[in-house]
Amino acid sequence: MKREPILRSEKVTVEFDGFVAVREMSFELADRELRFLIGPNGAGKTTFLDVICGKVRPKNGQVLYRAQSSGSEVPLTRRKEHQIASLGIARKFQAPSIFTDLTVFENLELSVQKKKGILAAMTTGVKREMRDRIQGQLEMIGLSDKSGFRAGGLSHGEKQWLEIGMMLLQDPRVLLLDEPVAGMTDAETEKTGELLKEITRERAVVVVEHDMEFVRNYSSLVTVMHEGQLLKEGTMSDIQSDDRVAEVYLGKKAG
Ligand SMILES: Nc1ncnc2c1ncn2[C@@H]1O[C@H](COP(=O)(O)OP(=O)(O)OP(=O)(O)O)[C@@H](O)[C@H]1O
Repeated sequence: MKREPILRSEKVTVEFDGFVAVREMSFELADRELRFLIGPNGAGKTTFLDVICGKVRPKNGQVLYRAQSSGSEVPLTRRKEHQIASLGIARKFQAPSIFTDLTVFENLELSVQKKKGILAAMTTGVKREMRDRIQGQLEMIGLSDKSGFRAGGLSHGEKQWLEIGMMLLQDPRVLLLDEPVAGMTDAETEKTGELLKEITRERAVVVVEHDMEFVRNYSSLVTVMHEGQLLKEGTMSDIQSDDRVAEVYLGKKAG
């Protein structure tokens, strides 16, 4: 039986002053899927994620989200960014947004408090539960040893993991990531790939990515966009053997 998608778009079109950045983009994401979204510069990938998270409003089409696996779909297209975030869709931009003067632990703590809406009046039990969750998160992002370090002193890769950890403590069902491995060392890139695999045991992730080796190593399904449109969807080997994709990337004529 086909699994119902957690998120889908129907013919989403975005125009900026008459310029069509995304054209009739239809897309389906299954729960706990790791999907890569690739395409040349200007293909519309970031704009498409912007539509999903409510940053950009489409001219036509809609985005539908199934907040609970047994529940019905809710349209996202008319909701505000913060409403979409609280429904369980988290967006991470390329530059990490962390509090550099706070420690790693304090950054994570703020994230849990934001989710729970508790700053004061925490019972000892709640505090312990929160500490345990943060410890678990620190382990997952590989920063247990750096819990007390100032976040501003972390490496680029570590900052990205910290921000991912902060997002996860908000308990989203879908994560939208913009080029998470850009600027990372090879070792950091590999660790990020493993982290994404672990995240998708519980959540769905969409990654916009230019690093083709990374996509090859960690993808199952890949969506290719070109000039605002869906060009091809399939495994990396389907994508690599597609003449139209080769033409778009390498300027090669098919045939
Ligand atoms: N706010 C905006 N106003 C006008 N044009 C925009 C705006 N945002 C994006 N565009 C244009 O829309 C097109 C798609 O941009 P987008 O950033 O979505 O592409 P992309 O596939 O993410 O590219 P890259 O891989 O380079 O980040 C580009 O031609 C871009 O210049």
